[in-house]
Formats: sequence, C-alpha cells, structure tokens
Amino acid sequence: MAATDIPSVSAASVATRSQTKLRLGALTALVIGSMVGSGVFSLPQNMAAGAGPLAILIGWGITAIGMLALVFVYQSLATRKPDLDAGPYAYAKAGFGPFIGFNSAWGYWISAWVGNVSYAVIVFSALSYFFPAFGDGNTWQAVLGASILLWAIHFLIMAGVRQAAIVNTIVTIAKIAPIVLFIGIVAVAFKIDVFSADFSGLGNASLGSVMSQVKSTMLVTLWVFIGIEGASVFSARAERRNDIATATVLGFFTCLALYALVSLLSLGIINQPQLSGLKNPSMAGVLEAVVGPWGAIVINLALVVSVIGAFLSWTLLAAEVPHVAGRDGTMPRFFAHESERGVPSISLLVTNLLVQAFLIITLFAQSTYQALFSIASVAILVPYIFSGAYAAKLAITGESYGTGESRNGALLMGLLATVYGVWLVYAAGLSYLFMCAILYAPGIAFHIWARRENGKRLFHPVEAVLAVALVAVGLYAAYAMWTGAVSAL
Ligand SMILES: NC(=[NH2+])NCCC[C@H](N)C(=O)O
Repeated sequence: MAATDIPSVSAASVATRSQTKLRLGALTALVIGSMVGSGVFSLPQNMAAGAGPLAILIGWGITAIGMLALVFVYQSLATRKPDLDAGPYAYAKAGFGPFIGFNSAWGYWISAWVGNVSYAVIVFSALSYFFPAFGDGNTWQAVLGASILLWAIHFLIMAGVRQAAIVNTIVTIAKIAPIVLFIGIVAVAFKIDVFSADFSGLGNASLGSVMSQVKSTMLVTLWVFIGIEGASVFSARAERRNDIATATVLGFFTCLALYALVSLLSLGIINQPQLSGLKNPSMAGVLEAVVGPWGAIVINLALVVSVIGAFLSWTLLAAEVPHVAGRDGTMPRFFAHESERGVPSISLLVTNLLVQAFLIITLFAQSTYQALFSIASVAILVPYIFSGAYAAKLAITGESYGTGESRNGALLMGLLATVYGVWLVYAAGLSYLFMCAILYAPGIAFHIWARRENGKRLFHPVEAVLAVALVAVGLYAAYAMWTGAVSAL
C-alpha cells in the first residue's frame, strides 16, 4: 500500500498529504502545527482560574510526564503494529476487543466534534473585541455566526477542499509568531513580586489546597496537547524515517515551553485573582495590559487564524473517524459512504449536524468555551487510556517483540500513560464525567447496529456488563443534569 493510501485517522494525516519529503525542521513545524489550535490563547485565565503559580508548575510537570509517555506509546505501537493504522481506536480494539474498540472510536469522535463546538465559541469570543455583540461567543449573534462558519467549512470540504501544505505553513507561522512575540514582551515586563506574592495560592482561600489546585489544571493542560497522537503518521512524509521520532519529541518540548511560559509569565503581569477574571482568549488581555490595545488586536486576530485553520483540519478528522470505523465494521456501514469526490459525506453531515445541535444547546445553556473543551478533553481519555494499556499489554506478553529484546521501557511508558489517563478521569470531576457518560451511552446502539450488520456476536459477557453499567450511569447522569443537581455546560 502506498504511504498516501494509509487510512490513518489523525489531524496530522488529514491536514497534509502532499508528496514532498520533509526534513527535521519542517516535520517539527508540522507536529507543532497539529497541536496548537485554540488552547494556548486562553491559558493565562484557564490555568489561573483554579490555581496559583506553584500548582501550575506542578501541573505542567505531571502533564509533561504523562503526555510524553503517551507520545512514546504511539511511537512504539506504530513500529510494533504497523498494520493497525486506523488510529488510536484500532489499538484499543486489538488489545481489548470490539466493544472497547468501538467506544474508543466513538470517544475520539465525540472529542473531535465537541472540540469543534468549543472552537466556534472561542472564535466569536475573540471577534467580540471588534464586535461586542458576540460576547463570550455564546450570544445569539455569536451562535448564528458560528453556524455560518460551520456550514461554510462543510461546503468547502464537500467541494473537495483539503488543507494545502502551503496554507498549513502560513497558518502555523501566523499562530506561532504572535505567541513568541507575547512571550518576549511579557518576559520583559514580568514582575517577580507580582508572580511570587502568593506563590502557593494558599493566600486565596477559594482555590483550596495545592492538590486541588493542581487537579483544576489537568483538563486545560491535556486540551492543549491533543493532536500529538497523530504525529506518528507524519512518518510517511519524512525524508528519513528516524527523523519523525525526533521531530515529535522536539515539537512536544517546544509546545511545552511555549505553553508553560504563556501561563507562568502572565502571573507576573496580573495576579492570580485578577487573571482568573479575564475574558478569553486571555492572552489578549494580558498583552493589552502591557502594550495597550494593539496587543489585544494582534492576539485576537492570531486566534481567529489559528482556530479557523484548526477547525478545518479537525472537521476533516472528525468526519474521518466514523468513516474509517464504518469501513472496518467498528461503526455502522452508512458512515463509510463517500461522495463522488471521495469526501466521507454522510459522516461529515452527521458530525456537523451534531456540532450544530450543540451550538444551539450552547446558546440556551450559556455554555462557556472552558466547559466545552473540558468535555472534549475527558472524552478522549478512553482511547488514550486503552492505547497506553495496549502498549503495556504487548510489553508484558512479549507479543510483537523479538526474543531477548528489551521490553522494560515500553512497559514503563505504557503504564505511565495509562496511570496518567486514569488520574485525569479522577481529576476531571463528576460533572464532566457525567456529561461524557451521556454522550457515550447512545453509542451502544451504534455498536449493536454495526455488530448486527456484520453478523457478529453483540457482546461478550464482560462487554455486556460494561454496556449495562454505561447505560445505568448515563441514565443517572441525565437525571442528575435534568434536576440540576449536576451541571457541566
Ligand atoms: N477540535 C478539536 N477536537 N481539537 C482538539 C485539539 C485541541 C488543540 N490542542 C488546541 O489547543 O486547540
């Protein structure tokens, strides 16, 4: 199979499919470009909302270990199981059976399209700097604008538009340059006494213990790294195959540095209580405090360019997931349908109808950008956790390893990634878990549909127990949200 025919499911693969072979620098830029979307622009407020400087530092430390482990998991799985190229869910399926596999595909899909809802909200929140009626991106004017943007992207894709490499490069520069500029200016204006006035955050009673502060950062730091799981597919584009591992790790550390600096340096400009009240994208407010309005203008425009680019590639990706899963029998076959131009049109339509429905819910529930991306972050944990567990499983059983080949490193990485994922489920808190249960539970019907279509046994006993439990939690969660006992939106 030619490299370009690989039906990989990742932002990376759908974003770029040209023929030129890339060197290390360009590969690293691709990796960074596939990660940076909306998250970074709101880091100052998002991180300060529930944590002081110390907890933020610890939060980045935990994330660095967990995400790096996940990066190594995907690298080792890509070499151990080169035939499983359909993306994260294929690993979960190979390791833990069809029902876990289905839920990993379903969860990855939910994460992708709910993330797109958050993209639509934050674009219009940024535009409200110029047109105040857009408010926090959830006014009727904003939802109307977001819907127009959504369907504009839809029809572009239907017309066969994919992201050209050149557009990709321009978008990457347009989004990274302002972030670097921000860091440079804010570093000069940084005041150590502002930063260290309440280093532990314990001076602000509403933040709670350092531990609970750390917990509050976990979904934010996860969100900004989502997309890294796709980096291994760039290997098809690498001039030298070895470069891809280096590029992924380089891209990872570059982003980590950018992200940590944006969130930490901001605390030396504006103190935590005030930072936590800033409007998002909060990088704009921080830069404005240093240089005046042009700072906010630059950041808001950079966000719009960055997020529209990411919106396009994540729409392609979101449609690709059920499409590929429909072809291999994980999801119902209708998702596999392709238009004459080779666009997965049914899958795209269903995906964008869901985004549209959620935009309307956003309007009525007055949902915030942060609530929406938090749901998207929790939803992706199922495929992440089972990918980590699969790498660990291979290392334990020795499957796909040569005799005498060392398995300790892979085992450690697999376990670390799994523990990181499970810790995130805990750190996420009940309301986001409930929201995800509500979104995961209906998937069972689609699983049954796909199994029937292929004449396969519906559930193995353990799977049946899991399915019943999921339905029970989903129903209970829906009830709790209905009565208002819990709310995630
Ligand atoms: N639409 C999505 N599901 N996007 C997920 C990627 C999020 C990306 N890391 C960001 O900061 O924006």
